Amino acid sequence: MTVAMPEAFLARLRRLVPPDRLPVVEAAFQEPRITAFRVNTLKADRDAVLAALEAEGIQPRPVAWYADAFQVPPKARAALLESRPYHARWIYVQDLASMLPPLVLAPEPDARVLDLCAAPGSKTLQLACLMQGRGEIAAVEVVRPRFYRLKANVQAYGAPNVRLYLQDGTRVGRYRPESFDYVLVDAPCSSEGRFHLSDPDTFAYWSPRKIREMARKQYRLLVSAVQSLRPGGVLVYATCTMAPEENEAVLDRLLRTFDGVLTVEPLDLPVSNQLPGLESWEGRSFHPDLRHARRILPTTEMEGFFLCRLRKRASTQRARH
Ligand SMILES: C[S@@+](CC[C@H](N)C(=O)[O-])C[C@H]1O[C@@H](n2cnc3c(N)ncnc32)[C@H](O)[C@@H]1O
Repeated sequence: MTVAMPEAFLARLRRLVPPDRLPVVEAAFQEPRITAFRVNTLKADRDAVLAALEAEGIQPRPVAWYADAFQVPPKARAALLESRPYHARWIYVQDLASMLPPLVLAPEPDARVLDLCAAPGSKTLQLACLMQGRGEIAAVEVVRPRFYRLKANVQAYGAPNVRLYLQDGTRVGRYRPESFDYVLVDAPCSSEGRFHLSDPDTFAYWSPRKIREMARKQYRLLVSAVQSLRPGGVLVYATCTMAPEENEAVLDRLLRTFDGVLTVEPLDLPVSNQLPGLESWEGRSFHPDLRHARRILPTTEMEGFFLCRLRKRASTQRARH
């Protein structure tokens, strides 16, 4: 028996996705997804990984926009997860859309980076690779069992530049004001971009109330993120949901709170399944610069995501928020 997705969600989806894109999105909720992975360049190089996989009969397809990323079809997933490179932690299985936020943050190797919602560590570890194990990544997670999973991953994948904090991210801005060059907020969300009919748990807890609850959390995390960022620094906000209340609406509120402090930077993403940030939703208009944000539509190749890159233009040290 197939459990149907909530009708209220489907009705919103039809208002959020242009009719010509809807069939691709609906297919993404039903058909098996392609498996993507990254080479863990802290432990192995691309050629060694590809040779080892090939020896086991696995021939991954390169991803045009990311030299360290590859894909295998659904039928090769089990073999990939049994392979020697997987067990040796030479590769990290990660959805393609989830690889975009660290690429958009683009820290230099010696930067000070804050990953405010870090477990289980996919993006922390990707950032560690992008920074060649240099600089400093402060990885914060508040849920204890998830923190220990993050810790185990950071140890297993060998990221030497990561410091772990079991802490509420909403408080970091107060304790470490203006201390980071880059901040990633990969926020807890209603996860609509990950819904799949084969796994009813993905949508079992969806409700408009949950969306409102998430939006409140996301706003508090973002305020903390802005406070912890040095003037001139970059903040990337990401969610894996399509709900405007958790995306443009949260950022619109943030831009009004920090009026004149934050600017939204244009994004040039290498994927075709993207739309600009919304100008309005349910009668509410958003800051016009939020059109520079990007909505990644779910496809069979990747999950749905939302991304926005902001720059802090002035200090927030004396302001009270
Ligand atoms: C979308 S997940 C992050 C995924 C992670 N960035 C990755 O790529 O593997 C959001 C995470 O934020 C954590 N979280 C929720 N509220 C938080 C808070 N107040 N402070 C820090 N982390 C929080 C959740 O427990 C969850 O692990």
